[in-house]
Amino acid sequence: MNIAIIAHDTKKELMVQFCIAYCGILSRHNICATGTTGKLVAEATGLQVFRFLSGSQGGDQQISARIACNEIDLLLFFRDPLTPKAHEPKEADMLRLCDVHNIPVATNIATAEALIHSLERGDLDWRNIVNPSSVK
Ligand SMILES: O=C(CO)COP(=O)(O)O
Repeated sequence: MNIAIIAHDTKKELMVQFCIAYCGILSRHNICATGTTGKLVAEATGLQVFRFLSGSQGGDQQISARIACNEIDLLLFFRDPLTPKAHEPKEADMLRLCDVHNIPVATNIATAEALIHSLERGDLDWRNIVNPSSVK
């Protein structure tokens, strides 16, 4: 599966801890991320992470483009709802595209926990049919 991870600044440490906890599962998939999130996760876990640009430089949009092509099978986007972001409309568009393509998405750690276990159980294997490039 192709998994995209993004975290707002105040949620980056949480994302790092999540990825450390589920490193074993994540290592069996293709991971991509926005620049800073990807750097922190790769350093902390040793996971291979394909890094797009930093979110503020267009990394969100690069991931959105892959979502629009139905090439992302799971999006983990730890959002901070309390701090307004300049590129917030772009983020709303990313979530819209997930709905267009029925891409499972977690915007907080509680949902991410549920989805990572779903992934491990094989509940998301149907994505291999709609996105043949998802097989690692
Ligand atoms: O800006 C982001 C989410 O909108 C995240 O980007 P970085 O991972 O590069 O900080």
